[in-house]
Amino acid sequence: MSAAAPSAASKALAASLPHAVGAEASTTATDKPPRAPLRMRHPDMTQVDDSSSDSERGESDSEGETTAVDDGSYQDDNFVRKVLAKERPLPPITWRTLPSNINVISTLALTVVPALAIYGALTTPLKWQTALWSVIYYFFTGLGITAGYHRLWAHRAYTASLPLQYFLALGGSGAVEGSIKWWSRGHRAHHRYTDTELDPYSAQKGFWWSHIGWMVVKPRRKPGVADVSDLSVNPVVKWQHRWYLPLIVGMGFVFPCVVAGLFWGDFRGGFFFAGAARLLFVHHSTFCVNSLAHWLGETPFDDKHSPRDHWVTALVTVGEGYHNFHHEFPQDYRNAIRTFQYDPTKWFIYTMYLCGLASQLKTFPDNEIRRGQYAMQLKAISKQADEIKWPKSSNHLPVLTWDEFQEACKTRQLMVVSGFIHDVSTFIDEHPGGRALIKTRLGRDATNAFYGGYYDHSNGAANLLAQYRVGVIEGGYEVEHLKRFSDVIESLKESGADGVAGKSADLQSGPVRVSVIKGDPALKSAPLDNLSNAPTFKVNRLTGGLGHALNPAA
Ligand code: HEM
Repeated sequence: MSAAAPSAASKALAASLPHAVGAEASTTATDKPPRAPLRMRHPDMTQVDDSSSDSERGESDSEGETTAVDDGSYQDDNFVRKVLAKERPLPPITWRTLPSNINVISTLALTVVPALAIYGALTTPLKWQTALWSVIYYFFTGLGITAGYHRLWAHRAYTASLPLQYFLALGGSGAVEGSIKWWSRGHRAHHRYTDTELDPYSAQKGFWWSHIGWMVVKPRRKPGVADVSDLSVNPVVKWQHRWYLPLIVGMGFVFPCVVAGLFWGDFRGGFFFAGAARLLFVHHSTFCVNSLAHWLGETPFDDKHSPRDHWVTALVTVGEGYHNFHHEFPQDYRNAIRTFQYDPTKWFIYTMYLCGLASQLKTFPDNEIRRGQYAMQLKAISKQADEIKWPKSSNHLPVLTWDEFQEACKTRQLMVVSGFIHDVSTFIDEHPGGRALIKTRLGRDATNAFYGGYYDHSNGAANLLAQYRVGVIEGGYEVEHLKRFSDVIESLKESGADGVAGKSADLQSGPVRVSVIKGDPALKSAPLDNLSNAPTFKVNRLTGGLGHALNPAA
């Protein structure tokens, strides 16, 4: 579209587009008042305040897109590209600029905690009660993040009662990973802009960047906008945000320490093990969701982006390791959908549901989940098909009359099966049924003999036969058994596999191409092809001893 005033038709079209929302729908680029350009801001990622939240920085509470789109200077309707074009990144960090670009608070948190944990482990005897308490507290604070921050607040995968919300908010505070609102805002941006420059912890920037790098140095760009207006009005989120500093001190260190001290007299162990060491594990457990879960495993639901499923990641992340599923169906309260897969977060949410503390557990329609799996399986199969050497397409073979075929037989060892002319010269000595039987059919139509008249060959034999094609007999016909095979592929496509966006091309693999033989009319009466790439049979000959003696060729 040009920058000139838009026509009435184009206005109507714009209004009818699904992405046209509210005022955006009825107005266009040139109608709108000019907007202030996007400001480049680099929120301190560890700050307790919510400076990175769009809803509070006055840009937009609901979408945030309005700050970056349609001021008339961009013809591109890709939001990420538009933002990237408008917002210049900060200059890359060099060794010289590194010190001033260190994110001091989070770097301190990420170094002091392990230092405390190591010091404590080396200087403090571990009581079994403290060890058990540390594990329990690890799961409590871990669930605060996975069941609370992540699935409840960031993705709204279920509804939690007020007591459960407070319970999760306290657990999440003990994990010391920022307030619910700050965390969810970053996480929503991560989902919305996965693998792009606007993804705050994009796996495309490397394992260590997505694991901790994005917190250690000041990011070159702020995360893409994300809507957290729902969280801005949630009383528990607001309460936790307001009291975040005392909450992290209390739940991160004081509470685990006091419990161990009051119940079995181990204040020191409680501080170092249930406090510092446990926190170290919770931190890296969550960080693994950003790093390991984008790096290790399979993509059984979609391979558009980097998230992957793996049971190892699930084990270390309290069940968040089925990350390919999660990115595909983020509002599903589950990460693991199979019974044997490890997802204690899902079990916890479900137990809360049974106790009446959680409700409206969302699950994505099973049919669509299975469609995703099905499409990926088809894609894998069609990849295999691409690696297979398929017989020459009948449409590119010379077409000979029967008499021309007879003439050619005077100089070559040829045989017709199912309308194709085959050069069997390289196979005749390899034939499991013996040389003689093939010889009797040279220069003849052996279709009947091949398909049961004499011997009902396996499909393997029929596939092999196809590799010896060099031409077609005029008036070729449909090959029934191949047609059946291609029908299977067609019905797979009709069943919806072909309707999966971006995947239809993957289904155009070999077998479909060989159902009808026609030959190339332009190659009528052309000389027969030479046999190219004839199948090879590997022979492991013994070269000595008895084998040598028995080998007649030796
Ligand atoms: C180029 C054409 C042919 C190919 C590629 C071929 C391939 C094979 C293969 C791979 C087998 C092993 C068993 C199986 O896979 O079914 C086989 C077995 C056999 N073939 Fe063929 N064949 C050809 C033509 C013929 C013809 C024209 C005849 C008969 C007139 C014939 C008769 C037999 C018999 C009787 C056996 C069974 C051998 C046994 O198990 O003792 N074949 N052939």
